Amino acid sequence: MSCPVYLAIDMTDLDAANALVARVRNHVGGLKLGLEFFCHNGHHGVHEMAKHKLPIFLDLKLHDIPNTVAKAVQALRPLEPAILTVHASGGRAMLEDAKAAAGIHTKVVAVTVLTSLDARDLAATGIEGTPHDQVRRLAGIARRAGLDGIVCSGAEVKAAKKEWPDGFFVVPGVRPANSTVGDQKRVVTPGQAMADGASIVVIGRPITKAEDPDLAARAIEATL
Ligand SMILES: O=c1ccn([C@@H]2O[C@H](COP(=O)(O)O)[C@@H](O)[C@H]2O)c(=O)[nH]1
Repeated sequence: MSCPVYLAIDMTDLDAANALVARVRNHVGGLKLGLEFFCHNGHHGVHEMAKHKLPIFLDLKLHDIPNTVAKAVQALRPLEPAILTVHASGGRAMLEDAKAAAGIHTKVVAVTVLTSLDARDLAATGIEGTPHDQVRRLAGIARRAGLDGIVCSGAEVKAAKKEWPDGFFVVPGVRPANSTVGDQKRVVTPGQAMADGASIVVIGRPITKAEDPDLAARAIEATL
């Protein structure tokens, strides 16, 4: 089985990203390119990263009216990402149109509640209840819209998997024991996330900011 760790390439410098991936590529299973990388490097950057021959996860978290999101997904089709994210809170029609616009080899997954948010943050936006409740609600919308799965934290993945056994579950906000949490709030270890049903885990800074990224990636892989 391939390694379930997708490395979050959160940087703008393409040379630095290439050098990093060259060091860790044997100990990660895919590359996650997010807004920082994509806004700076665009389609060219994605093509460069694809040369490492690892699956590409485009984490653009699209969120707009259905027509706009569908057109954006169409514009991304030539990149043939293995995984693409949209925000579940965009609603069912937006999710359906995003899925319909994507290529058949692209898994479209819906971000539920960002791992940087807790119950207080949700309450401040008018959402009562726990992140767990909100993840369940949004996972149901994503499932009914025909998406492939969701992005949630490791704290919710077990329950989500129980309700959606063949769903694809992306878990970021993952931290090896004793590592810096930073801006993440709903955090579990990579091993716990996988044991609870994650399909893949997304890991950035614990590898990219490590003194020896290769060693850090190997150490994480050894816990899975
Ligand atoms: O809820 C979410 C959705 C996406 N992310 C992304 O994952 C990585 C996490 O990076 P770390 O450095 O391991 O914290 C980052 O690219 C986020 O945009 C997330 O953290 N939470």
